[in-house]
Amino acid sequence: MKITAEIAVNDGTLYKVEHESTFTKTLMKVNVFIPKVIKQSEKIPFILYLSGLTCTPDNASEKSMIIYFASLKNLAVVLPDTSPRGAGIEGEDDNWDFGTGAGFYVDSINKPWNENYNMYSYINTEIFQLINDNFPIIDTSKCGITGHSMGGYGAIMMHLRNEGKFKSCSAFAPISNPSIVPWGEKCFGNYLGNDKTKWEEYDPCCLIKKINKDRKGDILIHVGDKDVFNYRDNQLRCENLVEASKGTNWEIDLNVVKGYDHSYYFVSSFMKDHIEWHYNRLNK
Ligand SMILES: N[C@@H](CCC(=O)N[C@@H](CSC=O)C(=O)NCC(=O)O)C(=O)O
Repeated sequence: MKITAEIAVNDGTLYKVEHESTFTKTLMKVNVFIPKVIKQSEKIPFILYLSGLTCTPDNASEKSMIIYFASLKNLAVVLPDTSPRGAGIEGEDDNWDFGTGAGFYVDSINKPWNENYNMYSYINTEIFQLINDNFPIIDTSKCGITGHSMGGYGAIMMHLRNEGKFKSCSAFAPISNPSIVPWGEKCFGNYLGNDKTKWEEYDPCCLIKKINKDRKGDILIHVGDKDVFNYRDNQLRCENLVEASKGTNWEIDLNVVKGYDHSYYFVSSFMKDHIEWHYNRLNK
């Protein structure tokens, strides 16, 4: 692992990191924010932020306000990339919503993507190892997960699939039912193939019904009523997750907020609520 920059921000430090990934077989970039630590003897919890289509680790670092609000609560923040880059696969750079910048947080099973596009294991395993090995101040057993759009879907899916791993979960404008919307159909079809039972393993609306029936949980969601990807393109379907949660022990706290779009102006406007949500659960 190499630290390529150390940037003073909000009373702490943002480390820009590069490392060779065993799961993507490419050089991966990650941003890690460490707040000003009062007691060096104490490890601190962290928020894992998964970004949306087209993003690098820098979009949310610069525009989401996550670093500002996390710093106020003494939380670290880890911001991974959204896909391998420069894998050398034909067509990987041809679309903004598939391939580079659009790993969709799955482990691909279809050729040629399965060699590199393994973002599920990269996030779920390798990011945790990277933090454990290089940032000992972070307590990796205390992780809250969140994200935006494709990353909001990734956060909910990771949380549902991994009982006990994440202590809290929230999402901004998540793609909540990816199996039935164009973004999900394109990525799942290419990465996972035509067998839709494989898609269900990553779809929050299918997972919430299938996982351990005794498991309880809550997920905070905000989405804007002026989000064109939602009301015009029907890509998000957050209400389907509320519907799917009925009859389970899961509470989906869905907030449709008036006047907001899909951008980082929307994300930053509700970041304070999301950090408080995580802080309260990480410190239980
Ligand atoms: N280029 C696209 C728009 C892409 C876009 O809006 N990406 C969102 C995430 S969408 C779902 O995952 C994003 O976070 N963009 C980065 C940013 O800094 O805003 C188009 O032309 O429509």
